[in-house]
Amino acid sequence: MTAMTAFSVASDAVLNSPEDLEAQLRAIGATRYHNLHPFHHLLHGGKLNKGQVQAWALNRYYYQSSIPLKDAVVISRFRDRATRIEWRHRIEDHDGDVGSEGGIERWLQLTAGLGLDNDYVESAEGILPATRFAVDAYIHFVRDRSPLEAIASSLTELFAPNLHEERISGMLEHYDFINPGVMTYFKRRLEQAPRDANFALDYVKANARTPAERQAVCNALIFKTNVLWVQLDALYHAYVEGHVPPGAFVPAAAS
Ligand SMILES: O=C(O)c1cc(C(=O)O)c2c(n1)C(=O)C(=O)c1cc(C(=O)O)[nH]c1-2
Repeated sequence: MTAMTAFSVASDAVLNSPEDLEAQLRAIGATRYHNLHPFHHLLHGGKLNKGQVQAWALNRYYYQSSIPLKDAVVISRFRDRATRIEWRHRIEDHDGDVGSEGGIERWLQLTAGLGLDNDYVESAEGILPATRFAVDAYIHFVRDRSPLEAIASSLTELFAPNLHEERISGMLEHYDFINPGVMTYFKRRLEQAPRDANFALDYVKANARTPAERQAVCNALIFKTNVLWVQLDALYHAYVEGHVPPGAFVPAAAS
């Protein structure tokens, strides 16, 4: 039995079958996904000012732009060509291709629409230290853990579409500085995320063959929910409670 860690599920969780595993993964999502975070309640409920939304979009750019790096590392963990072929469209979804736009460019449309300079956003100079630490930890996790755990750590995407729906409608309804054009990023993810999440779910159900391996899959998902949660904790501390760390983005006074 794996030793209990701060990131592990209750050791009495029954993980005897692929169905037990899926039930436990969904329970983790229902209790730990970042849709539950107070910062998201403020964001989607129209309770933030423009400067606070800018801070969120600026910091999330670092996450978005690191996803293809993470996925390149995931691919590097597999000798199996079929898995590499399946995974590589994720890099194209974000990076785009010659002549076709990807998610990173769509995210830059969001930050530009919010009045942030592209060079500043891309430089990541103004992001919170916690954003950098959390996102980099995600890349290191897929490098250092087993290939099964690397795939499992993407499973937060199972829960993303509901959140994106809520975000699109909430932000359009509440903020006059958000227009439908800049929400294109999330509209595209509504199609992309379910395909990716379903592949990853089928993969872990088929390839985690022992209770210990299923436990490792659950712990990888918990790790990832923490990667997402801690980024919002840091945003809340800096931009809702007003403790902006040295060197981090400071919204203009009037926003
Ligand atoms: O807006 C969100 O809350 C959210 C969450 C997640 C997630 O659950 O990891 C992803 C995304 N968005 C996203 O846009 C995205 O491309 C993405 C890729 C991944 C991943 O782990 O490979 N997660 C997510």
